[in-house]
Amino acid sequence: MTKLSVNVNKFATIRNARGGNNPDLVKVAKDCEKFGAQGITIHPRPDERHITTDDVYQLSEVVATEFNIEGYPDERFLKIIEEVKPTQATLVPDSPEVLTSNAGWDTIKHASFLQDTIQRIKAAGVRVSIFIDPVPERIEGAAKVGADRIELYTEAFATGYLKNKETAVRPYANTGRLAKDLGLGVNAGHDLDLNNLKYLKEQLPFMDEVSIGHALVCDALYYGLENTIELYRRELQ
Ligand SMILES: CC(=O)[C@@H](O)[C@H](O)COP(=O)(O)O
Ligand SMILES: NCC(=O)COP(=O)(O)O
Repeated sequence: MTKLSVNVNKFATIRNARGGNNPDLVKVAKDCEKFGAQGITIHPRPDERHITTDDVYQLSEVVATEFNIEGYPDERFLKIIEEVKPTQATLVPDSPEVLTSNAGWDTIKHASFLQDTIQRIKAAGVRVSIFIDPVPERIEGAAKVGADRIELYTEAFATGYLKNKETAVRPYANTGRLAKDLGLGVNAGHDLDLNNLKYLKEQLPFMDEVSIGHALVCDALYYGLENTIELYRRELQ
C-alpha cells in the first residue's frame, strides 16, 4: 500500500498571510487524518515562511498517523527531530533562500556528512528518508550512508509527464526498483497532483509513501478538503 502524507505547509502560508490562526493548523491536520490522510508532512524552513517552530511542537501533540518532518539537517533541524521524535525525518538539501525544494542530495559528494547525520537521527529512534534525484549512483549512495528510505524528487516527472509520460517515468521506475533491491523504502514527492499521481503509482506500485501538498491544497479550494483527500487516496488504490 502507498500511504498518502498530506503536506500542510500551504495551509500555514494562508494563515500567516493575515497573522491570526485561521486556518487553524492543528484542526487542519486532525481533519486531514479524519478524511483519510495516512500521514502529515511539514517542512519547517528557517525563515518560518509557513510552518513555524511552534507549529512543529503543537502538531507533534496531535498527529496520530505518520508524522514526517522535512528539512535541511542543520543544528536547528536536528534539535527539533531529537526533541519531537517524528515517525520520519526527510533530509532535503535546501538552502534557506530557495523558493521551494529544487534538488536532491548528492549522496556521493556528501557521504560523510549524511552518514553522521543519519546516525544521529537514528539514535533518536527516527526513520530517515533522503530527498534524491532518480540517479542510480546516488540511490546506491543513499544505501551506503545508511538511509532507511529515499524520497524520489518528482518535479522532473511532473514536468515531463505533460510531454511524454513514458519517458518521464522511466528513470523513476528504474531507480525505484533499484532502491527496493538495495533494501531501501521508496517515498516520492514534489509537484504530484491529480493528473500524474495514478500513472506514477501504476509504474511504481511498490512506493511506500507519497507526500503531496501544493496541488492538494489548491484542489481543496475547489473540491473541499475531505473530497480532495478522498480523490487523492483513490488515485493510489
Ligand atoms: C521536499 C519537498 O519537495 C516539499 O516538501 C517542498 O519542500 C515543499 O516546500 P514548500 O511548501 O516550501 O514549497
Ligand atoms: N516531499 C514533497 C512534499 O511534501 C510536498 O511537495 P508539493 O506537493 O508541495 O510539491
